[in-house]
Amino acid sequence: MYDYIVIGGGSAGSVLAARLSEQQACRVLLVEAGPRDTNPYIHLPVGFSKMTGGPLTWGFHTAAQPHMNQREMLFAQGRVLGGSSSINAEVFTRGNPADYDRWATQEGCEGWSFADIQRYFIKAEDNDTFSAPWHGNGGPLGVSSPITPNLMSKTFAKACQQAGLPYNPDFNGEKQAGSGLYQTTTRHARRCSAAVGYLKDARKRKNLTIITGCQIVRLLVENQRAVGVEVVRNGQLQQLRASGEVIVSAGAIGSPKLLLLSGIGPADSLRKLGIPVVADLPGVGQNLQDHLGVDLIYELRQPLSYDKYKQPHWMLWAGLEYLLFRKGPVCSNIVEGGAFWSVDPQSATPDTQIHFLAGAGVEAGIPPVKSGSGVTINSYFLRPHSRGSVSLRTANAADAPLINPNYLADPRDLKMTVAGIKLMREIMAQSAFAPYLRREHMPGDSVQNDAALEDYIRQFGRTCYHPVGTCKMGGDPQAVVDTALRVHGIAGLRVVDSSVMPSLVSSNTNAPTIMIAEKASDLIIAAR
Ligand SMILES: Cc1cc2nc3c(=O)[nH]c(=O)nc-3n(C[C@H](O)[C@H](O)[C@H](O)COP(=O)(O)OP(=O)(O)OC[C@H]3O[C@@H](n4cnc5c(N)ncnc54)[C@H](O)[C@@H]3O)c2cc1C
Repeated sequence: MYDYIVIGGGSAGSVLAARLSEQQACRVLLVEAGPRDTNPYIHLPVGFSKMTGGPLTWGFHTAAQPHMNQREMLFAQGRVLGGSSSINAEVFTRGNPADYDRWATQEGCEGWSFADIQRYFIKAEDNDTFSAPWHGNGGPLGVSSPITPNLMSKTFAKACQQAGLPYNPDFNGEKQAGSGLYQTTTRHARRCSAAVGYLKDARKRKNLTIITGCQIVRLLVENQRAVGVEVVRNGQLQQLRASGEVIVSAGAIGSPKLLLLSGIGPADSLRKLGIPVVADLPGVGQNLQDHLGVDLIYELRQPLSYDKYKQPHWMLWAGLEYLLFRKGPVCSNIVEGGAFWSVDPQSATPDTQIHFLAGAGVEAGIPPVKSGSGVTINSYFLRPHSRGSVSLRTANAADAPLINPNYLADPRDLKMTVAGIKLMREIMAQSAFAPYLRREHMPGDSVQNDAALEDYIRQFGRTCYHPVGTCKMGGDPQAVVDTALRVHGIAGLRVVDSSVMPSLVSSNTNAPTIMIAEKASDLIIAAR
């Protein structure tokens, strides 16, 4: 018998397991479906490029997307200790303070304004460059400035300034707007996933048990109280019980899936699948939001980006440089350059985020350039209006759920994405890049007017891996959890992860998820 069972050892679950087990009297069980994080690619910052389509993901695809040429798009989510924080691009951003103020004042999430939550960002952080009042030092999550940024990334920062986007040394400081180089969730040139940051020491505690390679198939609910979980281990169905709370941290796809399998969700759809209804919560799996990214790829005149390190002799050189000096390409997440900017002058805070990758064909599904040396720039509209859903295809836990992000269902999202492409092209057309670029490889010079750009987005747009909102926090009928992240109508059950965000934050989502889990840990301990 455990006090707490945490389901999913990802960004949120790792934080919870570590913080709850700091209480010596608490017996905590963390259960992760994927393997331990022993794959060496996880820990080398550059390894991100090898993992977006690989065996450490769930292998999901979206449902055919009606506004994206009916494509079933790759949809990577981590399935390994550390979850998506073990395979992500390590870009460290915390959203805009206005996002959290919107949650608190317009979306029914009292207690989650920026003033309320900023201390949890700071508590989590161990920044190697910045300090108070905007940053933390000494926390579990290592955050570092780039060690040896590529010449093309520095050129990007210059080109942004030439295009009128001022240099911003810290996107997580007083001002988000501007351009520069991202900090990453790394420490001493190694990835700092949530598992590395939070579990490395915690796992030695006697009161914390971590089981990997074990998928929870159902929550056990008795008399409207969560009392444990059901798992299949060694081919056998087993029950594990909790006397305190069960905490679902299976991510924005895994958490609604597990609630639905357990009879917690829209009653009609559950009945259609023959699942007995435990709580009729219409919002479970609804309100799915994601950042839809679009990439422009450029061919270089010379082998100046990281692409050259795909050749064996350069790879060997990079490996030696890393082993001997902890420098060079292996230290890089490749996604080095960044910008936050408004393409709509009416936007009060930046509405578009840009990533610059000093390489081409870095992520699964994105083509490289033929000559072998390129760079990639991508952008997304930060606060999309389209809403999708996660639902069950069958009542079998082994089957993938139906993921329908419903990209571009709202035409405003398409308009903003087109404007993002124009901004990226303006940056790439600056004189800083002139000596280096041979041509635009994708979409290419023939794609110019708005209609052609819209076609390009529909054909090549892709997830930027930030699904949120499918177990949203709030008090309205669609809300799944309250502001203490307790599931409405079921005692002893919380959801704590990216799925509880009522709306997307204006940045990448790892640090915001870690912040949510830091705050949740305090709420859970206070309720003991
Ligand atoms: C390829 C990629 C790149 C990204 N790049 C960035 C970036 O550069 N910067 C950034 O800030 N964010 C990035 N993100 C997003 C960020 O990593 C996620 O928002 C964040 O990790 C979500 O945390 P989570 O705890 O909600 O879910 P996850 O970290 O995904 O954790 C969920 C965990 O639950 C496990 N699980 C699911 N179902 C079950 C079950 N039934 N039983 C047991 N375990 C289960 C999963 O295997 C997984 O380990 C990226 C994500 C991806 C996938």
